[in-house]
Amino acid sequence: MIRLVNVNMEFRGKQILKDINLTIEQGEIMVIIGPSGSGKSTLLRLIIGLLKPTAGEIWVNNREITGLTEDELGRIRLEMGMVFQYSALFDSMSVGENVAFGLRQHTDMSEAEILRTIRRKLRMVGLRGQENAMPSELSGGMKKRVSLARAIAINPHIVLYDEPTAGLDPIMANTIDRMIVSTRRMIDATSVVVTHNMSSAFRIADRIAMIHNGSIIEAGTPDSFKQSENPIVAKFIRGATVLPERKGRARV
Ligand SMILES: Nc1ncnc2c1ncn2[C@@H]1O[C@H](COP(=O)(O)OP(=O)(O)OP(=O)(O)O)[C@@H](O)[C@H]1O
Repeated sequence: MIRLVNVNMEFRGKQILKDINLTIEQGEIMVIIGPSGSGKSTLLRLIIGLLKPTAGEIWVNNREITGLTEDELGRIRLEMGMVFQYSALFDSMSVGENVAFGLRQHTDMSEAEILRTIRRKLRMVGLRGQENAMPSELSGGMKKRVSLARAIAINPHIVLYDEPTAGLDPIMANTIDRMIVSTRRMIDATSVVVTHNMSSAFRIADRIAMIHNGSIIEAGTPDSFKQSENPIVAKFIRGATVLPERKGRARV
């Protein structure tokens, strides 16, 4: 479970997030939407402890993380996997080495166990037998899937996704969406997904929260969002649904 209590974040005196209160239950998929620059990625980086809030509390699996040391945060991060916006694979490492990275760094698994885990996770994301491929040989969608396999290698309790479908064609976006949902089912992970893609949000979310000017202006089920009477929410949903994908082809 993740709980943010009165979280505020400022960068150089400029307030980016204001009094954020949000609880994400164990096993829930929470989708965060909002205009560019509204603070969505900042929220993810606060949850994973890469940033400390200016004020407020952040609880991750019953521990308040804002006062923790780097070592303590390192241990908490073992319970979390993150799929970064542009996959962020290590280009000089094979697919298998990318997936194994966290296992080799943070566990004392035997090499045989690591190889079994790599095989299993690659199978889960539909990349059976791609252990030896290099990232440069993969399409944007395949890289995203390797990034997902790496994020879930340690069976994290929490998976954070920053724009997982950005730059992908609708078919690949749909595949990634299905993987987010099946990952939740298979490892019962609490998932937080930042996206601009409203069809994706409606497809995968248990609940959606919309950030606007640094505040959560609406949080609820996809159905409640579709019926929202808040004009900013209605306009955003309509605009984001009707407009074509703005980001074009994969930049990964
Ligand atoms: N490390 C930082 N230092 C200073 N300002 C920052 C930093 N990180 C983010 N910001 C600012 O905070 C604001 C929110 O950024 P953030 O990346 O969280 O937005 P976002 O909603 O994820 O945007 P997008 O949808 O375009 O990815 C932006 O104005 C950004 O310039």
